Amino acid sequence: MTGEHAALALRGLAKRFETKIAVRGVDLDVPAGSFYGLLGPNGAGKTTTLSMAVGLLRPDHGRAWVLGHDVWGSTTEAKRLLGVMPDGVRLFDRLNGAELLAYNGLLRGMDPQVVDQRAHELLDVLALGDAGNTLVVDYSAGMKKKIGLACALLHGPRLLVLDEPFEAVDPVSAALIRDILQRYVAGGGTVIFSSHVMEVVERLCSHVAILADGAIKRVGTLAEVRGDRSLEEVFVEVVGGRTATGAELAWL
Ligand SMILES: Nc1ncnc2c1ncn2[C@@H]1O[C@H](COP(=O)(O)OP(=O)(O)OP(=O)(O)O)[C@@H](O)[C@H]1O
Repeated sequence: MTGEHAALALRGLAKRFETKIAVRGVDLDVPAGSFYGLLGPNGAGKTTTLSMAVGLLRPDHGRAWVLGHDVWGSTTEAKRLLGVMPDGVRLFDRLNGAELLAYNGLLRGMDPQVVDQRAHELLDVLALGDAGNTLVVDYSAGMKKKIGLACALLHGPRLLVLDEPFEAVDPVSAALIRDILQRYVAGGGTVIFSSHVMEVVERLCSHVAILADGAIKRVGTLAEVRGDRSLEEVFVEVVGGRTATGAELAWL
């Protein structure tokens, strides 16, 4: 076993899409109990990396372990410990929220009574209870994020992997999601999430990795990565500063 002490361990993960190298050999250890932010600009390879880490996308090279369980070898055990909220909506969206949670619970072989009780609690806490019979396809973008988080939490995972959980979420819902995740980590869970939003990462995270052009450029605790600067300054330096100023658009 590798990464025995890490909630998530990645070694040499790599992926190419035809001529485009999306991820070029990512190593990462996400300590158990950490709140980990994976920062990177558009197209850096965050979604590709997280998809390979959780078993949604087969890497060309490299391996991933969830609490010591090989994601591609001991798949069932790894997936039992793992809650995933993928980017975009890969939900069965012709169901209402309660039906979607019930379906997820049954797919995981959970006791229907437990699923029913947890689904009610999750829908209430995430302020989705009032959506009643509204189909998930008709949810707003923020509501879709919240039902995605509920699906990820339903089976009580030890590690949550969330792709852009705060994207398109209003400030009230964002605060709610932050509270839930903070409680989850305080209770012994581990979270890794991707984001472009420095403030969220700075406020929440104990650890940060900055990914650019498919490779990890900086990694460590928030204090180590930030030093005596703001995270944004470090990010801009790592990713490459602005080259255009906007002044080029003279016709505007
Ligand atoms: N299925 C695919 N086919 C071809 N190219 C892809 C595919 N998925 C991703 N890519 C390319 O791989 C690179 C990394 O994409 P990825 O979605 O992982 O980045 P990201 O950091 O999540 O970006 P964003 O913040 O914009 O969501 C991009 O150049 C993207 O165009």
